[in-house]
Amino acid sequence: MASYLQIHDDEKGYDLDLFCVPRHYEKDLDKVIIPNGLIMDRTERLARDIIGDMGSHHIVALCVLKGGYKFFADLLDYIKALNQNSDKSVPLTVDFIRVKSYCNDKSTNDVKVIGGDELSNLSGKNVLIVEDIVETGRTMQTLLSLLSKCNPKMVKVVSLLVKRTPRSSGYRPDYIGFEVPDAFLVGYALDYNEYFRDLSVRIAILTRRRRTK
Ligand SMILES: O=P(O)(O)OC[C@H]1O[C@H](OP(=O)(O)OP(=O)(O)O)[C@H](O)[C@@H]1O
Ligand SMILES: Nc1nc2[nH]cnc2c(=O)[nH]1
Repeated sequence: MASYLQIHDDEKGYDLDLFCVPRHYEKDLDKVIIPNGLIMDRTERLARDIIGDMGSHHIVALCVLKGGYKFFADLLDYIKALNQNSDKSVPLTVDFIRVKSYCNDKSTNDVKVIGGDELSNLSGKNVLIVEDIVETGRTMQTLLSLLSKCNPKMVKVVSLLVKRTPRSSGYRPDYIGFEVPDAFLVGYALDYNEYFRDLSVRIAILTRRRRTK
């Protein structure tokens, strides 16, 4: 089973006043639960584990937009650093897919692919799907089922976050950064109705639901 860093349910987190939080979000947030440095350190190790396992063959890294873009960029930077600084290196190309199912802080149960590269390009390839968060698991299960129709050679999934929630279908990615409590998280490209993606590089718990559509 994938190892991960567990953020416990009673995690106190860090006071918002200790960080530079944009004024326009100060009243919407409760606390920072994963500071940027911890995200980066964990991401560096995920990159090493992924390259160790998927090794030597060409990897297509598939970014699940929009939420996955920040983690994708940082993970790929670490993979590129490994390629540059070790005897073994792996050719890496990138693809993008846009999948959407959340409105406010709830899954609509309707996972829609609303853009991105042709999945058929991934036929016969070693694919690494890069996702920001798995909650119910519905998004990833839908994507995996679509992808399987294109006959990729290998598919692995890395998610920065997996939520401990009774709403989970039981799906677990191959690589997990953090297991997090059942709260709605924003920042580091995770949004609430498109807001908070500009909340720089840390993950915080959203408390007040002011930002409805
Ligand atoms: O495991 P699940 O319950 O399916 O939830 C996970 C999905 O929810 C978010 O996407 P969202 O639909 O909010 O789109 P976004 O990436 O554009 O924010 C997130 O980026 C995952 O793709
Ligand atoms: N931003 C955000 N998107 C999600 N999609 C599923 N769970 C979450 C969450 O906690 N935060």
